[in-house]
Amino acid sequence: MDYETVIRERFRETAQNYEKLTANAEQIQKVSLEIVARMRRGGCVYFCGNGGSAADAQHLAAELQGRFLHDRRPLSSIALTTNTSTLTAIGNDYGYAQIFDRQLRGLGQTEDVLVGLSTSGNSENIMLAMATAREMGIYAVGLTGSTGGAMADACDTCIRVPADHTARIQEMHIAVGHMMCEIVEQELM
Ligand SMILES: O=C(CO)[C@@H](O)[C@H](O)[C@H](O)[C@H](O)COP(=O)(O)O
Ligand SMILES: [Zn+2]
Repeated sequence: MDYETVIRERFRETAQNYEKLTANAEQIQKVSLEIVARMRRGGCVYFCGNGGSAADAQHLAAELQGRFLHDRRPLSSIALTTNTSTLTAIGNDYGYAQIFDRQLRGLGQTEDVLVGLSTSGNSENIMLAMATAREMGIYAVGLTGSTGGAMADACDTCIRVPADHTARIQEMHIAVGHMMCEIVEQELM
């Protein structure tokens, strides 16, 4: 099999998807500025996701807590995917669906932001955390794929990236997340 053809096709698909993503520019700016406003009031940004999106959640929290492009003060951000003792205890005792929700209930404050990454938009643990965020006055941001799944109507803002395959959606989530980090860093330097 000639994989070069496949690779070229993937790049072509990716380029087309990114062209369409420009339609989300206003929404990405809106979410970034909401994060800035909440961080100025002492808010923290929580990230959560499953599988590859758990890695993305950790990646984005690290950009804020550490640095993105510039040296500046650390920004308050936590990935809810990292403490294996917490995750296994909650998962074992209460069920996998509650692993993010319960952490948010314990940690969350009104000025915070929750960013849930789900390519299907249907992961139960993300959906539960989204509902809890809204209940607690935490700004709920969903990052999902073109259909949006159940998450489309369950967030304060749902960013639906214009891709249909899990891998392509995840790649675009990181691109959107990086743009958000760039704006947040620029505003809060
Ligand atoms: O990274 C990948 C596939 O690219 C997988 O690990 C993927 O993240 C997992 O199947 C997740 O459980 C999918 O969950 P979700 O994105 O639908 O919420
Ligand atoms: Zn992946």
